[in-house]
Amino acid sequence: MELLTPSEMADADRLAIAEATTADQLLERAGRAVADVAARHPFNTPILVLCGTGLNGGDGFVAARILRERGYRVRLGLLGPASALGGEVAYAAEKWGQPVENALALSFPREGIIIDALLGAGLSRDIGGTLAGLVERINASGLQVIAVDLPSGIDGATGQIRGVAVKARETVTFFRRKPGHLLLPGKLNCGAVRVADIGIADNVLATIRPRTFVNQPDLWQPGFPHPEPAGHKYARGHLVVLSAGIEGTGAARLAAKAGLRVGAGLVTVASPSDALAIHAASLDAIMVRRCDGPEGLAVLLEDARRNAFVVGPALPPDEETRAKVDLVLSSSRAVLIDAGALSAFAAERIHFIATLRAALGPVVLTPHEGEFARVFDDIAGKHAAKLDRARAAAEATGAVIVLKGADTVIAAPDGRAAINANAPPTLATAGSGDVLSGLIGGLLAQSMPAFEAASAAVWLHGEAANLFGPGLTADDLPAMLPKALAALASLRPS
Ligand SMILES: NC(=O)C1=CN([C@@H]2O[C@H](COP(=O)(O)OP(=O)(O)OC[C@H]3O[C@@H](n4cnc5c(N)ncnc54)[C@H](O)[C@@H]3O)[C@@H](O)[C@H]2O)[C@@H](O)CC1
Ligand SMILES: [K+]
Repeated sequence: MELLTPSEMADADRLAIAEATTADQLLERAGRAVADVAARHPFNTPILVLCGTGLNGGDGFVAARILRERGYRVRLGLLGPASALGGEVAYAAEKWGQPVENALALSFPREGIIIDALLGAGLSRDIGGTLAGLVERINASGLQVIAVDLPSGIDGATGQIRGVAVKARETVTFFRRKPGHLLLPGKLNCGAVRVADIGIADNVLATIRPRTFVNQPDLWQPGFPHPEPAGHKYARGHLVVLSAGIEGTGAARLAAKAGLRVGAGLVTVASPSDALAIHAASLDAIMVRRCDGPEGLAVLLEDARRNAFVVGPALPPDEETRAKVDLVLSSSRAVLIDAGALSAFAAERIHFIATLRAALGPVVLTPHEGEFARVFDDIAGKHAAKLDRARAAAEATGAVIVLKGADTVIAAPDGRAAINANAPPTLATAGSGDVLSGLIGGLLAQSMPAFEAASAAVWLHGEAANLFGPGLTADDLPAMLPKALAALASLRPS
């Protein structure tokens, strides 16, 4: 499902108005959708509608009128003079036809709900001054807030708080969600987000060509390597996970198990000599091979059937790890680089980016924000917004970037980006990133394209955690994958 930035949404509105509808009709339908959500509250609930002077406020005027017609006790406060209203907003204000209070001077009711129609997609600078005071009063009122389009103060393109922002219980947006509904901290201010149909036809998207998506199966399910009736294990790739030495072997096993569960035909843990015995004693379906230093890795790379590599979980951020990364990137294999293999390049950033750019095979990097800042400090300094950071790093490296967090962003070098929305907080647990690395590696081994493989893996990771529920540890995730895969298969179009 596409996400539209506020400016793309304005294009959608314009295209819809050019084709089959009028600005008045869009405003009317948007306001009605807000009224419908407010009307789920009991009949005698007092409703305070706070309107700005833009179209967001226009939605508020329409909602106020409709709710009053339905018998609710509605008061309306306007931020600014009525003389500032123009076009369809002035028309909506005229149709409201009831008293308009000064939003900055009114008394708040003790109970009821507030409809926040102060600022939406038109937010263009930080909120300050008297408006900031009003937002703080709304948040301190204890009243439930329904936000129109976006909670006022949340940037729809980035999810950032511009100065201050309303904290809503529910948000009603139109046609498509915006990135700011999914990215932190915006997501937390939105509460439950409802998307209302206001009569904009999907075909406007062919003109807008959105580049940002919710990470849901519709984005990558067509290319997902569901097992084929005539398939065999040799057609499903061979994933190799590089292990650390004796003191850090669990990460490689977690990744390897996830890679096998997600369907890689064969999985090998490549282990330094000192850890061979422990791996051999703990693994059955997964193979174990000796791999000491870059020389050992070079031997493994001689077999072209080993087509995907996971490098990084539990590896020390040192010169030997850098050498392994260089070797595997020059081998035209699909490569997943995580953890220690990212941090290893903190002091060799220019070399790292050049090597990534020269890589012949698909590459996915899975930094969390700390690793990202270590390796891409220039980019991190330039871009405050997560979506921009991930996209800039993907463009600079030619790799797919999975910028992890509660709102993981997956960005491709061609500008596509997906924002993940299904990750429960229980995923913030030791080893969970190793499982994700293995999932991505397992899908890369099956030749799924890198952006789709990374997005699918992030979704499956979240789904597995959701299916497990509370008390999750990373050890539980591989065992939950069959259920997550079944859930995915059930969503497959027949
Ligand atoms: N035809 C359309 O384009 C539709 C628009 N809709 C609504 O229209 C909204 C967008 O309307 P607008 O583009 O008029 O924008 P807004 O109504 O969000 O705000 C515009 C005004 O806010 C001012 N402003 C921006 N940042 C500010 C700040 N920090 N402090 C104080 N003032 C600030 C701007 O100068 C401008 O005057 C959407 O969020 C949605 O609610 C819906 O009615 C659907 C149809
Ligand atoms: K709003």
